[in-house]
Amino acid sequence: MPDDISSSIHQSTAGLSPQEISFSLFKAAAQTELPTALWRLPNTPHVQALVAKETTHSLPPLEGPAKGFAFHPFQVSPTSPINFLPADIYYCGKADEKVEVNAEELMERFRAVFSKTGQKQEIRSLQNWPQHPAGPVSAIRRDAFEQTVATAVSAMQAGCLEKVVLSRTKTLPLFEGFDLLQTFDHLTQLYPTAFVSLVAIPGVGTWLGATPEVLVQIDRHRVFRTVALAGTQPITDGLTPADAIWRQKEIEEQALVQRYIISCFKHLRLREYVEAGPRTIAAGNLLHLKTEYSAAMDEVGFQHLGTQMLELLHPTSAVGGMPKAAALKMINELEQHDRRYYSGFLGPVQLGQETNLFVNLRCAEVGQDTVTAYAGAGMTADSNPAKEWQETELKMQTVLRLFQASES
Ligand SMILES: C=C(O[C@H]1C=CC=C(C(=O)O)[C@@H]1O)C(=O)O
Repeated sequence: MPDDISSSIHQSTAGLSPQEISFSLFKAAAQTELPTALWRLPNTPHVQALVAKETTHSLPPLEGPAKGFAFHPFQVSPTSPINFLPADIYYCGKADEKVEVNAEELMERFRAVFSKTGQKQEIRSLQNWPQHPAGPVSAIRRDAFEQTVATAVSAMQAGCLEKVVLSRTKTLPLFEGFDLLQTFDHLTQLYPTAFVSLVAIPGVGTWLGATPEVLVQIDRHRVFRTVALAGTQPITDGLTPADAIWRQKEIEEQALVQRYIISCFKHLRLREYVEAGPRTIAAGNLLHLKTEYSAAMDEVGFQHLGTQMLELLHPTSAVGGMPKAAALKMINELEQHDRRYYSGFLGPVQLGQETNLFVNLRCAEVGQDTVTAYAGAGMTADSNPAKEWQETELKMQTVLRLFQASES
């Protein structure tokens, strides 16, 4: 029997596929109540996994040596803290690579459990995962939501603000035989261009999602990237991104996000960024307008551009509104639920020499017996309350379609 966790893990993973290794790491962490994350980057096949001994409640600089996984709420509060999961155990999901063990002293219990979860037939049958201590947030009824939208529209028509993103939730009971890891697997298959994630943190909860929205990326060549994503229409029969026609309302809504990003660059006095778009992209059953921004950090002389932009960008007007302060005030006044980690951000920091943070959209919080989906829509002076309800319904379907058995 090997006497360190590293060799123990390598022995236990012999004969498993890369995805099975990631799943069994996640499962052993959940069973031993350690913070853990599973994710699949857009347009890649690799399911990556990370296990931490404990969570820290602040984020390190994105350009520094710290490696881990960030899970940040929409607004920080005692019940929704910032979480950074150091990469004590990390697996990049590639067949020819080993599980990296950076903390040999990781609990003995994890090693013992892992050698069992690593057995093929056992991998999927996870029974318990962390839950938010307060249980599911409350859901708003359709008439009340539409009334709230009407209130926001009147404020915008009166010129109090230009845009606000209002959200709502929907909770369903989990169906008999629900399998968390299988649901994650289905999401990776359904949405190859999304960032698909499953995060489980004791005392915080378990979140599953397939988001289309990059917040901050820094690639291995130290190129910074972000996007302005907004405007929504359903993909109806035969409609391709190239055929999409956008109304003035959506064009303006997305232009506000662009303007906000450009104002962040201006604030830093950075002029040499590259802008591409807007163009139409597909995200699951929806189309959006997207403009991409990039800057080579060393060439433009901003060594910490990722960290600086992250501080300025979150929450962008794709999830808050414009002007930012007035929109956040309106969200806090009108929304009856706590957004928790919905419309916060999440993703790997400095892993595989890259940082990839995404806005936490098209996501759901999985309790022991329930699943709660969250979605919002950008309101402007031209919004129609019934259409905004429908739009949030479609956005929630990205994840809730996998819980259909729950609806029957
Ligand atoms: C706020 C959400 O989506 C944002 C991203 C794309 C399009 C959006 C919109 O059209 O309103 C939202 O700004 C959500 O999915 O909950």
